[in-house]
Amino acid sequence: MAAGRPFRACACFFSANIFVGRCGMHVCYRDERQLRRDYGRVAARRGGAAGSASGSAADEDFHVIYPSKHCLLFLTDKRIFRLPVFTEEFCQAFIEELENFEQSDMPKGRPNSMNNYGVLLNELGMDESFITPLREKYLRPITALLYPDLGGACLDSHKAFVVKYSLHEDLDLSSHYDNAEVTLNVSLGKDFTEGNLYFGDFRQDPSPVPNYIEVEHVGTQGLLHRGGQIHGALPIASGERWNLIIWMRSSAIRNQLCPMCNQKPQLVEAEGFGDGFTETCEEDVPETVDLCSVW
Ligand SMILES: O=C(O)CCC(=O)C(=O)O
Ligand SMILES: [Fe+2]
Repeated sequence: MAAGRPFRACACFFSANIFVGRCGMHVCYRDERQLRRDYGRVAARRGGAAGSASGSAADEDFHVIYPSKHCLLFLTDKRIFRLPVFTEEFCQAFIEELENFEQSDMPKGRPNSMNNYGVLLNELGMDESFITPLREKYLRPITALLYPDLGGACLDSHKAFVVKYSLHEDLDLSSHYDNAEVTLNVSLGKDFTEGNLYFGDFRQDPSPVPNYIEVEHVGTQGLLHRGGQIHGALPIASGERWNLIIWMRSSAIRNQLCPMCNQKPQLVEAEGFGDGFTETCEEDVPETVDLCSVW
């Protein structure tokens, strides 16, 4: 495992999968000519110009999560699971804390390149005290069982943020896959209507007929899904929707292949967990990765 090694990002962050909000599409960018050639027509149709892409708690607050027949929804072909995560009181207090931060004049980043509203939890110092223990103690035993092929037993970093939708802010989220091996999406509240999530195919196995399913939010509960499962969110019709998103990463898996550019990652320095990659020495790389020995 990556113990003690600094985390890195892949240089493709600056060229692959750049989200152009105006057209609701992702593009790869090498230079202006390539951009216009590859996307000019479709971007014009979708209402934008393809020259304008820009780069992009404590333990007692958690319900114990356990896989039982009654609390786990299993969408078999898509490997999506629903599970209880927080208490009602915790969700309320959490949103209040985030609203307080929103109203402060502290510097704030955007949660990711697609969501404009929400909070990056590392900016609130919540990684060490909250998200890392949640991932290591509660989620990893479950992901080890559900996603052994994606490094579910050795998810060793994350990017955690809360997304917020309201009528005068973001309403919906375009179709995408996450920069994660496994994602947890927890519905925190508040009151809202519509805004369901939808899930399509896994990015690596496109089927001839797109096969989308809609999944409703259930307050305090979470959905676990593969990061590569194509998904998005339908527009809300009223109220405010706040969801905690944890993109969980396995350096053992992504060091072999960056999920965003589908190539051997080109490591660049990064802060904190970076994008979950680590430097590997030649002798570290076994012929095959033994995913279970790491757990
Ligand atoms: O709107 C949501 O709940 C989903 C957000 C999401 O898919 C993401 O941020 O990666
Ligand atoms: Fe996502």
